[in-house]
Amino acid sequence: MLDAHLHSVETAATLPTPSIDAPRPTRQEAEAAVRTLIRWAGDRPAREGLLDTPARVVRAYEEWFGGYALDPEALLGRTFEPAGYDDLVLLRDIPVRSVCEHHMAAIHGVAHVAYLPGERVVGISKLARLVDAYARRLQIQERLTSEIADTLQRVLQPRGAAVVIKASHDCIASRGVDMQGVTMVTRRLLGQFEHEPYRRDILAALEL
Ligand SMILES: Nc1nc2c(ncn2[C@@H]2O[C@H](COP(=O)(O)OP(=O)(O)OP(=O)(O)O)[C@@H](O)[C@H]2O)c(=O)[nH]1
Ligand SMILES: [Zn+2]
Repeated sequence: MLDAHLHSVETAATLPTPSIDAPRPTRQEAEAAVRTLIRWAGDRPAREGLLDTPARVVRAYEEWFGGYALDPEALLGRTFEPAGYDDLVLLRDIPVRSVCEHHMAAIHGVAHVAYLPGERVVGISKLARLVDAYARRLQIQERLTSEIADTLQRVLQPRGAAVVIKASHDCIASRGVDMQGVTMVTRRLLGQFEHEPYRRDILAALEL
């Protein structure tokens, strides 16, 4: 029994680093990784003020990366008849909270999401939920913008969809070039928004 125990410890210690395709780590493994990063920062995980930090960080990750557990297409599942309205629907200033995939630093800003109704419209809160479902993942702003616009266009099938994101990246503001106040603007115009007069219309509505 003792031999078997010693053997299993030895085996675990010599296991190779898990590949990126390995199953999701346990909570315990994730907390151990946070302790490693605390030591990398130069502090002691055993220090009293840091004892509960790994558990807190792992819980915070569940919020910051909650988008992986959501199905963005399903969020647009409930639709309504447009009741005779066929002009621009625009939800402005949706808060964007994301994390850049290069540095795992915060991205924060706003998204504007618009569409030109086709057969169906969607509850406006669902546009904000759609933004959040893609934002709460590791992202670059370009992909975030495209994923929101493409999903809206594919699932709701409006006559056009448009997404604009204006955001600041902490990886620029607090390290590297270390410049605050820099914002990145990305946009994706689909369907009728790609052509005049809708293109001019939506860009004016978004003050771009
Ligand atoms: N296109 C794009 N770039 C991003 C985004 N978020 C961060 N970046 C950039 O990703 C790049 C990564 O560049 P690297 O040279 O590999 O990393 P680095 O040495 O840390 O670069 P610096 O930030 O310039 O110090 C940086 O230029 C970041 O500014 C994003 O959403 N979109
Ligand atoms: Zn970054």
